[in-house]
Amino acid sequence: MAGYEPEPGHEPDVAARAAEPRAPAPAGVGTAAGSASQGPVPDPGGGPAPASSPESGLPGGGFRAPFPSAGLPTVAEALQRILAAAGRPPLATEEVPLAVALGRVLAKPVYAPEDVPGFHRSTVDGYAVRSQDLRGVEPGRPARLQVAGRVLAGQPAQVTVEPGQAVAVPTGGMLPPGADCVVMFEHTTREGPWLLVHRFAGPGDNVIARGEDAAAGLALLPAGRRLGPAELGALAGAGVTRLAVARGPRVALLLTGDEVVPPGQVPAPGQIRDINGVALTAALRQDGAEPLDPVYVPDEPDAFRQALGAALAAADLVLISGGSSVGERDLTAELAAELEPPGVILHGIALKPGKPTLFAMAGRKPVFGLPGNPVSALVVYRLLVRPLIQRWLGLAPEPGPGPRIRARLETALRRPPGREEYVPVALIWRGGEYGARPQPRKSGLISALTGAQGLVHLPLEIEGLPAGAEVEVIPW
Ligand SMILES: Nc1nc2c(c(=O)[nH]1)N[C@H]1C(S)=C(S)[C@@H](COP(=O)(O)OP(=O)(O)OC[C@H]3O[C@@H](n4cnc5c(N)ncnc54)[C@H](O)[C@@H]3O)O[C@H]1N2
Ligand code: MOO
Repeated sequence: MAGYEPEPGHEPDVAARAAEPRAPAPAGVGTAAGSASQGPVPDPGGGPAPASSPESGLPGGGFRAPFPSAGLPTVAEALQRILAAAGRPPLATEEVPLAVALGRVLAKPVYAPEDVPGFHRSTVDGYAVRSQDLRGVEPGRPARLQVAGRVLAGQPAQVTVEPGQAVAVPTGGMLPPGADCVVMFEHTTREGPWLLVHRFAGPGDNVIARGEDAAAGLALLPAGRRLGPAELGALAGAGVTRLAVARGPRVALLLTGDEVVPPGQVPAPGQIRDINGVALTAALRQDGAEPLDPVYVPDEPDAFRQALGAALAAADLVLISGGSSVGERDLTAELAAELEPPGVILHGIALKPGKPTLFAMAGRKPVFGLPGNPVSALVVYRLLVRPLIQRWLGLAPEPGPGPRIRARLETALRRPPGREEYVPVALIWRGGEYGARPQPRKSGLISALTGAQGLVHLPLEIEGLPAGAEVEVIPW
């Protein structure tokens, strides 16, 4: 995109690059240790707007008003405002066969149409008996029973266990009438026609009762449950093979930036291949949304306006990648200001990476302006877009903050002034605990996320964390 200037006093690495784009990085810069050693820079308190920089020597030096250095919403505030504004649209449901239901979210509760299992089953290879016949059994005082026959796997039991009798039964075999428990084969011996039982078993021992897994007519799975392997297995076991699931929201993806070309195209000098289109499409798929084909939009207002209109007509939700900052050609905010009311809900979050994020509602359709830097785009997606998609899918909310991985920070982290930060970390097993190794904190480097298993959160109220601090990693 067109050149930008660093916020005064912020982003010393960006400042260095803007002033001397081709200068080699000084030793240490760009490493996790190098970034970590940069102390917080005093907040300039929203000093003067950067001039439209003839002194920067960069072409096309006009800038928009910069983000204020204070008063931007936190991630939690932004999320609250986004969810409140977006509401819950009447997303359609659709019926899908079990075979393709992995990852989908149930739109309605599923009731078990039948008892699972449909009959009492043995959980061991052994003998079905009447527990009353085992009264007083202890080592050295076995019960002596008569073997009356056997049950075969997959067949109905043909014999009844009368008092004083036992019937051989395989694991998973039907408990024959009369028996109320099973003794394991290893706890018995044969003596001619007699079976000696050496260990006591009480009613129900080594048996799964009819309806114990699922009882006919009762809820098998609630609405809002995401279908994973166990849920699919439970549905299969109950004979439920078609399911009403939430239809994922259709999401339009606009990739802005004259420098961005599709991944299959050879970039001309000054151009780069698109990363965000592919990465965000994948994230959307993973989360159960229906991404439409990415659309590449030039930094030209009319073309952008037209693409945005088409996206709003085709989709339930629009993601715009890039152009949300304050550069001359950063058109997202300008065009978002033209949207149907209520329009722009927020622009700018006290977050790193992701400060220039924009959120608007075009009537009932949410529009996100995600920063163009790939790490920023994916982190903001993870923190703000995914929760909205989950809400729309009707997914049951996580209890509490969600799963966390406990780890020990390998190098110190300083928080940038005025912004909370989410730092990608790789987890390294250190025999007994995980080490959390911060990845490079440059949001233009997608490689910072490729080896990361999660994010460490540096909230606004702490200045940073020392090496060795115990941290909770948000799984990526
Ligand atoms: N004066 C200021 N400049 C900048 C600020 C600021 O507060 N004041 N914020 C910086 C931050 S933080 C970010 S993040 C970026 C975000 O800018 P935009 O959202 O306008 O995004 P672009 O300028 O279009 O792109 C940023 C960067 O990402 C590259 N990019 C864009 N799209 C893609 C894509 N699909 N795949 C891969 N890479 C992409 C683009 O070429 C730029 O390098 O603004 C800072 N500036
Ligand atoms: O801090 Mo920017 O938001 O690189 O992402």
